[in-house]
Amino acid sequence: KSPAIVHYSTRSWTQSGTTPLMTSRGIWGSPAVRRCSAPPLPPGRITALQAVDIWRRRFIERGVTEPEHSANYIVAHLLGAKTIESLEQGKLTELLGADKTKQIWQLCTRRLSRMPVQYVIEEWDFRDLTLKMRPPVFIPRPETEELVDLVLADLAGMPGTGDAQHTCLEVGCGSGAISLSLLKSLPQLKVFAVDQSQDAVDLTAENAAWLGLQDRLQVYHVDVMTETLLRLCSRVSALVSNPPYLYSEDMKSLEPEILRFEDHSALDGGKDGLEVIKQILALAPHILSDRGRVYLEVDPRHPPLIPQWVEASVDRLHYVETRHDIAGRPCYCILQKGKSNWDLRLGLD
Ligand SMILES: C[S@@+](CC[C@H](N)C(=O)[O-])C[C@H]1O[C@@H](n2cnc3c(N)ncnc32)[C@H](O)[C@@H]1O
Repeated sequence: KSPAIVHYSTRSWTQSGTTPLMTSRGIWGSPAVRRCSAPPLPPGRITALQAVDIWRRRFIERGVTEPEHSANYIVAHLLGAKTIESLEQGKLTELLGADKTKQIWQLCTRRLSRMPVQYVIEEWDFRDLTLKMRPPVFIPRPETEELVDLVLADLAGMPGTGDAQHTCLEVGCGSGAISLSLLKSLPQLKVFAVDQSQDAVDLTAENAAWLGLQDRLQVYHVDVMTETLLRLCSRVSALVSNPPYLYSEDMKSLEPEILRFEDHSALDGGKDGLEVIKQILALAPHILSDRGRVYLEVDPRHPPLIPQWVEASVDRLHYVETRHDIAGRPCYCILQKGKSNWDLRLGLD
């Protein structure tokens, strides 16, 4: 479910170039995809298991990460399943038709070009949702499922969740993973989602319609670095974001899957990784209702820096706590709109 290709990684891969694969003819016909040398189509008929084996070996030869997972996911997808393990043995050992074999060769050739498997099969699971995926829109990572869990736990505990409507704002919705998960779990919730990328806005809208969640979602093409957001929404109970938070210098050492196929502006948070985060926090008191909260996914180096910056730079917002992910990394920050520092000093209610 979570191959290494979906993790930010600063491991140093031999980078075979950072030329984006998008061309005017689309990603599939791009020279880099066509250049990849696929094994020849087998002369006779083969089984799904043989196809997996041929491609697993080719991926290993070419240094493609997660060779076994990659071949398994692609073949399972083309046989109508999520995983190889969920397919009956008979399906795996019967001979494939020529069309099916050709499809396996086409999709595995894309993976050979280092295209992430999520883009190859054009879908991915996030929590209990299956989302459509399309380059260059950011592929949701497993750690963001934990961000959703903590927002849900808080919202469920807020007075009024059962009968009254809460409103949530997501900055940087990407494929819609966070917003759509919240909408699916909280039937009374309404969500505003914004993104600076038109591709992301389109994909979020498409995923919302595909999941039947479009009625409680408004998606806007907005750059949070402008003040436009302030005209769109106010008094939201929760502002949630998995913003671009990588330090610019770490971008260089990302895996080819990420560098070549995902939108760099979804990842690069500037020199200290805080460029977009600071803007979200500066706008938060103008957007949140009283006691409304901000939930952020951040780099583990950020939690000590954020409270200091907020204390010095943002009025009516205070740092509540840092939460850790399942691996024990401090990855999530929670802040809350409250009294101004002057009110607190004067002891005003
Ligand atoms: C790390 S991705 C997260 C996507 C999605 N929320 C998820 O978790 O899968 C960050 C998203 O923020 C968007 N973004 C980056 N800068 C932005 C800005 N200035 N204003 C609005 N959205 C921005 C990117 O386009 C990208 O879709």
